[in-house]
Amino acid sequence: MPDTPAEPMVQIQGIKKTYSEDRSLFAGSAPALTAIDGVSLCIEKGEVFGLVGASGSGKTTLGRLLLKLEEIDAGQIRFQGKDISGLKGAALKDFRRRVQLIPQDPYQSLNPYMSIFDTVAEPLIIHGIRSSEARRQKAAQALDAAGLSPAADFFPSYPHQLSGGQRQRAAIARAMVLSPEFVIADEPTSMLDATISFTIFKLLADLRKTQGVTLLFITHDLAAARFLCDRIAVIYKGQIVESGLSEQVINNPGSDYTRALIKAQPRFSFVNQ
Ligand SMILES: Nc1ncnc2c1ncn2[C@@H]1O[C@H](COP(=O)(O)OP(=O)(O)OP(=O)(O)O)[C@@H](O)[C@H]1O
Repeated sequence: MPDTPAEPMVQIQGIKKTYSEDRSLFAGSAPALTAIDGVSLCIEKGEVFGLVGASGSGKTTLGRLLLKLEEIDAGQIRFQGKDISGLKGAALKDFRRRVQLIPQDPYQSLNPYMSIFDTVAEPLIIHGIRSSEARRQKAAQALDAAGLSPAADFFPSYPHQLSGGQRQRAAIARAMVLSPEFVIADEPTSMLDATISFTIFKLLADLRKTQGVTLLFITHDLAAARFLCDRIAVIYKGQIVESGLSEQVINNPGSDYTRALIKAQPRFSFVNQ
């Protein structure tokens, strides 16, 4: 029997998202803003896919639409072959387990009043893992995998007792504790310095290898995208201007916008060492 090709993790077809009010600084009286304007993409199982663009290009909006934190106005998003638009109840809860977010800012995303154990174990409670021993074990595994080891030493800590890099590792452990299949990392190192950022990129690359997770890496940093991603798509004003294998897009950019983005990157050689 011939092999049937694996189903993509995510298929996006012609999606649009318009906000009724343009909140950008110089919008004047403009009534609406189309943040995502007819985007189509396919993310394969097990790949790291980069969404690259400058500030305001629509990256976070696209991530929020994929997480179903906001609804699209047109088009379709399919996750593992199923249209996510009608998900409700148990099916939506199951989707929320399978798809996770690594947020941008580890200084804001972690609840300052929750210990690292409670932070990482909370999703397990939400998703019905009743045994406290099982929660301990899974939280420890997630923290170890995120490089906070030995995990038990970090259980009683609070976010303010950790460095920025350690906080982001805790946020990654929280995102990974339910063994999601698809993870969106939205500018996960924007608050960290270059050296720490690089260790986080390495961690994400490891998690893909060891846990087989599919990653959407949202960034303005082409060097980071080249280091981490198999393929990238470049987004500008809510539209994909080009996409392809990372090396190809970066070495042979096909659009003026990508060329300008490459030119504007002062740290462009940093991860190539
Ligand atoms: N809730 C909202 N209401 C109105 N406009 C919005 C809303 N969210 C985003 N926008 C607008 O949509 C556009 C795309 O924003 P988005 O945050 O997706 O861009 P981005 O590429 O992630 O930028 P950054 O890197 O600065 O986060 C921007 O012009 C932004 O002002």
